[in-house]
Amino acid sequence: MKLNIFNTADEVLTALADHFIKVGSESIAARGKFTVALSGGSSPKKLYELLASTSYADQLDWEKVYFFFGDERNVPQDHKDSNYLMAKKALFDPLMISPVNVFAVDTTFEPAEAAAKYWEMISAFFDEDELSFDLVLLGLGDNSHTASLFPHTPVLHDTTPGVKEVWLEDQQVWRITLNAPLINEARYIAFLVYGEGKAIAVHHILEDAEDIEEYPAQLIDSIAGETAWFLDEAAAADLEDRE
Ligand SMILES: O=C(O)[C@H](O)[C@@H](O)[C@H](O)[C@H](O)COP(=O)(O)O
Repeated sequence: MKLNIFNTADEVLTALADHFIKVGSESIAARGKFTVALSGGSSPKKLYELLASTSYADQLDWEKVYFFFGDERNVPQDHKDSNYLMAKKALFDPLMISPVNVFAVDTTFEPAEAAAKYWEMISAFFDEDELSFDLVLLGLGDNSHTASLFPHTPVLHDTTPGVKEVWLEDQQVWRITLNAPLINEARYIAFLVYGEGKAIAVHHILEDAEDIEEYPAQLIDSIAGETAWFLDEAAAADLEDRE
């Protein structure tokens, strides 16, 4: 577990953009492609815009980058809450990423079928012996969820890689998410967390006793690769041990 703490959110975003390019370049050099599962929500939008900016756009062979999603909301792909739409506007369109390089969740299906079909799509893309993303980008909710691994949901108890539907009782909405065993197959996992609103959750995940029902992001740790946190000082404020 690598902890990277920076003074400001902009410094966090720059450090993670550099990490993204480094991992992507290594992956393409080693295997001819870079597979990445994107995070949703609001935090990563600025990261995607930075990667699409002139500072980074020419640093990677984007035709060899294949984009997946760590989770998706059960909404149409043109809905304001769609993680796909956010990434399309911030990253895919500015970089003119070909649609064949983007694997979005087909939310025209009912949630359980959408999850099953996404799992089929992922399984078909990877060779059986290398079912693992090069990089999974994750955020952290203030309730300690990551992707759509929310507290007290059945998906937290999955023991084999897969994609599942998640019912959020309090929000009365469905989500589709990669489960923890699938995320943990990744060569690199990177959490992007900034802002004071996340400080308590960061402390729960990194320093509290294990309680995956309350703190699902505790489930995440790459089995054979590297898990890194990219935090600003505000999000790290409640950490007692910063090593
Ligand atoms: O679809 C989503 O919302 C994300 O995948 C989710 O896990 C997100 O990373 C956290 O909720 C943090 O969201 P913010 O970055 O908006 O705080």
